[in-house]
Amino acid sequence: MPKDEGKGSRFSADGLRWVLSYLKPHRAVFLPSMLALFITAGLALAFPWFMKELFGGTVEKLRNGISAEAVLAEANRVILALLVVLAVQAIIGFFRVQGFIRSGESALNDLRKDIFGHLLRLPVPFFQEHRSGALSNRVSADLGTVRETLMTTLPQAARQSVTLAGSIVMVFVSSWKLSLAMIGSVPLVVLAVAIAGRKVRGHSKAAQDALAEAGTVIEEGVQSISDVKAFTNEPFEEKRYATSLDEFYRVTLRGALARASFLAFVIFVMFGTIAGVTWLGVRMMVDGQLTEKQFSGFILYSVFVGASLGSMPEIISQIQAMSGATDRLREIMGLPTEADGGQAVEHLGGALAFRDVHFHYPSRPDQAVLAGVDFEVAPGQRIALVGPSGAGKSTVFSLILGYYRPEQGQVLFDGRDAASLDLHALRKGIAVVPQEVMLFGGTILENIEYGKPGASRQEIIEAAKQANAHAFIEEREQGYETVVGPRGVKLSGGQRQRIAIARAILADPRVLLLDEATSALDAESERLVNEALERLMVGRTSLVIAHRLSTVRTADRILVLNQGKLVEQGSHDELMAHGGTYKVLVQTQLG
Ligand SMILES: Nc1ncnc2c1ncn2[C@@H]1O[C@H](COP(=O)(O)OP(=O)(O)OP(=O)(O)O)[C@@H](O)[C@H]1O
Repeated sequence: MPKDEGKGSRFSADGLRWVLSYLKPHRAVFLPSMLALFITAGLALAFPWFMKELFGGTVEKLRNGISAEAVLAEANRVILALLVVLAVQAIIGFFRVQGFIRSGESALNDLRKDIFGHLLRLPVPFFQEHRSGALSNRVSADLGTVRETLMTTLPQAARQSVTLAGSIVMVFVSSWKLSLAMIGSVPLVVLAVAIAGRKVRGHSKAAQDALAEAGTVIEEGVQSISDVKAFTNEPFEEKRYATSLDEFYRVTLRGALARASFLAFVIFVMFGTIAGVTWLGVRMMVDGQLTEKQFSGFILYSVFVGASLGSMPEIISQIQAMSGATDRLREIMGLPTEADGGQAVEHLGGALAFRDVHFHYPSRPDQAVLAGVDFEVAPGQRIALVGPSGAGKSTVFSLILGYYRPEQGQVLFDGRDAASLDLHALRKGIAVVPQEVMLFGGTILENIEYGKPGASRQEIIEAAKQANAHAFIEEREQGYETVVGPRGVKLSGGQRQRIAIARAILADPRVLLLDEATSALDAESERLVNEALERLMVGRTSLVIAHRLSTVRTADRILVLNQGKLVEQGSHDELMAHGGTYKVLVQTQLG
């Protein structure tokens, strides 16, 4: 992920523009809300004006000998007018808040969808380079920062700017002499904001990174909870979490020092200045250069100026935090997605071939995982792939699925180079039944439907019957509506496999990739799974990473991989007679 600490302000502006571009489709709601915001901010300035009239005006009138009744009647009129202004402000504010939430959250949802959509389309190697927990935490945290800025900070910034500008004008109107004295201190504060804001930004970004790291520990721990428990490694995980929290705390404290000293400085300078200027005002009043009304107006508006300026560091640091977040999100959005748009594939015929395929994983350039693999599979053939652990069997699957491209040689479908074919359409013609079946947290019905989104209930039930899954599903109280629990934990391994087979039956692929489970099922479960697999394989080209002798025996041909090379191929009997790697495998591994 990006490590662009301290990018210049050009990037902040770009990031802001990028986020704002998502508001464009919602401008019919957003722009009126923005207008309402400026109006309410302007109206808020009326409050000190009324207060000045009430306090200063009353004192002045009494001093000038106007009768108590007349003063009271005037005060009543002022208060009534104030109430009218407040009511208008409240009504506009009501619609403004709703409009902001509607347009802002819609824009954010568009942004979230775009990012997730883009993430889903990134090539597989990207996900190998980034731990999934860190990645999703990072993206959520960044989206959170963008949300906070868009929904809270930006409106606040607009409001405070109006307040600041209006209050400064009113302060000058009240007494320009006193104002000049106060303004003398402002450049100092602005300079401090600019310098310290940079520091605060760096710290908050580092803190976000550290917290995301800690989040990853939770996610990994929860994800592999059964391993954690089996190894009684709770204390280890706790320690891992505590260590990353300590790091977060350390980074936060460094940031806290910067932020706290900054805030303390601003408070002292701002309010210290007001105290000094008040002292000056008192003297001017005593000298008759200033009326009570002018002085109370000046004080009230000065408090507004101080409060607005005081809120600026928060606003600036939040906008800077967003700038970091948008930089990272835009970096993800800028990554190229998997190549698509190749030649259309109407139907796969089912013929498959590897021609002199060489491959290594991007993360390990020195290790050749496949070194010149050549084989051909005719449509409908059943091929068993065997070989010692690490021989490259799963890698063959990954190349067929187009997760990676061979660095030399070709993967061919019906004689056409996979690199020139439309990846999406190609994958639609292939189904995978993996060793460890991952189900989603929804219902059984939804999990089977995953093989063919939009399939009818009848089709789904038919597929489940074929997959020998119907009976056990019907036994459940909620039948097809049974919720399978996170990752399908409420089903047994064999049941999960049969759901995966039902999915594949529904997908109706030409090419099947099966990774046979290594873990033993009980005899009955295994019979049901095998029977379902048999049905699934009929009429389709199947490649099976085989771990059982029974599977290997029924294959049309066996491919023996060893250290990335195809060392033998033939039928079980031929290979046994040959007496090479296969024979050793049969004797040692295939059960
Ligand atoms: N994503 C990856 N990045 C780097 N190296 C990898 C990656 N996946 C696999 N490898 C390496 O490539 C080699 C072949 O792995 P592969 O998973 O294809 O073997 P396999 O025959 O399927 O093994 P097994 O039967 O144990 O699953 C191994 O040495 C493995 O360490």
